[in-house]
Amino acid sequence: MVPPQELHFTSMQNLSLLSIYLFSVFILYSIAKRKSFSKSREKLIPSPPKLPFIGNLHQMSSLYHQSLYSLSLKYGPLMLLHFGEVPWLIVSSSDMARAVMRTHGLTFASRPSAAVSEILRFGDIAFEPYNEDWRMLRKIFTIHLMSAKKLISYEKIREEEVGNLIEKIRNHASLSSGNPIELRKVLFSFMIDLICRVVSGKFIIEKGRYAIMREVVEENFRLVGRFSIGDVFPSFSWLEGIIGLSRKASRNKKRWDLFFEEVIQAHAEGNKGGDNFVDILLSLKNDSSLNPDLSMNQIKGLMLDAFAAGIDTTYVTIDWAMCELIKNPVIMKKLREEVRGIVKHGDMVTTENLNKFGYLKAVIKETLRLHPPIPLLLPRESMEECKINGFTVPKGTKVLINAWAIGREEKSWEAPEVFMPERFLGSQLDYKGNYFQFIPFGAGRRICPGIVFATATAELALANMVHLFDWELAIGMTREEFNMSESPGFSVHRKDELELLVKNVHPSY
Ligand code: HEM
Repeated sequence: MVPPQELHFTSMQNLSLLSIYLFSVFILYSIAKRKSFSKSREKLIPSPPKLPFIGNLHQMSSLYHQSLYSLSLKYGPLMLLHFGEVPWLIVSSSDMARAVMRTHGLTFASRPSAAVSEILRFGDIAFEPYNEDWRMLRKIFTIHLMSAKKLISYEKIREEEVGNLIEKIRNHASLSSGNPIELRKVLFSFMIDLICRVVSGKFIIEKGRYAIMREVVEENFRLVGRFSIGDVFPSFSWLEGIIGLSRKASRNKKRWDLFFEEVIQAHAEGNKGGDNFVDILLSLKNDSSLNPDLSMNQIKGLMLDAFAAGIDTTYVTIDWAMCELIKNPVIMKKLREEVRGIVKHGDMVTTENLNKFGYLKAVIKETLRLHPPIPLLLPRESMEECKINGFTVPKGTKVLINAWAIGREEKSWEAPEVFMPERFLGSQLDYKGNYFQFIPFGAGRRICPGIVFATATAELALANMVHLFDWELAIGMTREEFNMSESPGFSVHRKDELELLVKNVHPSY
């Protein structure tokens, strides 16, 4: 029999040997990974020092875009970081963003696959790799669902829904004057109603279901905004089902699926031929000119694109704009004067008025510069090896573009941290993907196809809110205390709910 002391010694020896073995495997693995980024004697992409196994994860706070911004100030606009075992290229300047999204636009037009988004997605556009299916879906979205003609047909719906939003605020002011309104909730239901009408042509959300819908939309963003075990440690992806986010993702997908099934069923049974997403998509399902065919899963995916990509991003933009206006009363006053100078006080601002409001457009642009709702855009993946700024970037590299950092780039923006809509007045600068210092909607082939819809919605809602009411901070709160901190997630919200007092409702309202 082996004496206990010896047994202990033997297991200690085994343990040390095992540790040495694992450490050597890790070092060899890291060298092999690193080598794929550095063919002999080529310059290496700057990289903050990393720890074994976790890579650079310890340098990340829950607000990834802010941590990446701080690192980029030290390591430069093109960095290589390791989230666990996986290398990511981080782009943090307008020049590097142009190189990735324009000069090598095709190379970086694909999306990487991720454990959570693979579960959550139907056949949608946003997370589809660059392939035939993506081309077909994107074409359907831009030609059939968001064409110039369609966008005009949505104007009336938008005006009616902004009318409902204003009515809700007015009701609150008359019934609970003195109590602050929870603006975020009201804005969220406004966007749900609007998107529901565009997608389905009618209201499909009963009153009690807003909270559920908000939960489902926000859970989607929470989940895609976090790394799951299989994404950071592919060699441990077998643990995904046990400690990963897969179960939560499957649960949320089921909730989406039930909702989409219900809506599609109602359309399939009712009158067809309407001017809404579902009727249009159902009619395209039998269109022989489409190649490949449009599947039911892809119809659900296109619905998800509108719900998941359209609701959260747009209402968060209006929310941030209101926060900045409350914090900056001079800007609020200037905006109100612009709107009231053109639209009679008490009348609703209409879509037709919007083109006359230069300052309003500047306020929305400045909001999107400082608070891009998706600060790291959607991830990209290179489809072939290429050179960026003299560095070799291998095929299959995952890329994050920090639009939040780029909106604060010193060389492009004077006093970047200051909310100053005036910087956009008389300037050609816009968010349509041609000015890489300002890319809240991305750029290139994967640029957001909902830009016009989103900005027209944010402009119309904000113009009416500022025109028809006066807004004040809840009692006991000062402007200095008004917290602009962000909460973590794929789309970035203000940490605190926005609670404001509604004042001076116009008598005709
Ligand atoms: C203020 C509101 C919005 C913001 C800030 C925003 C931002 C973005 C961003 C950053 C991307 C990724 C772009 C890239 O990879 O370069 C994107 C993609 C996308 N957005 Fe938006 N978006 C907004 C509203 C909307 C709306 C209203 C819709 C539709 C109703 C929409 C539909 C989509 C779709 C389908 C994609 C995927 C495009 C692709 O991968 O080809 N978005 N959006």
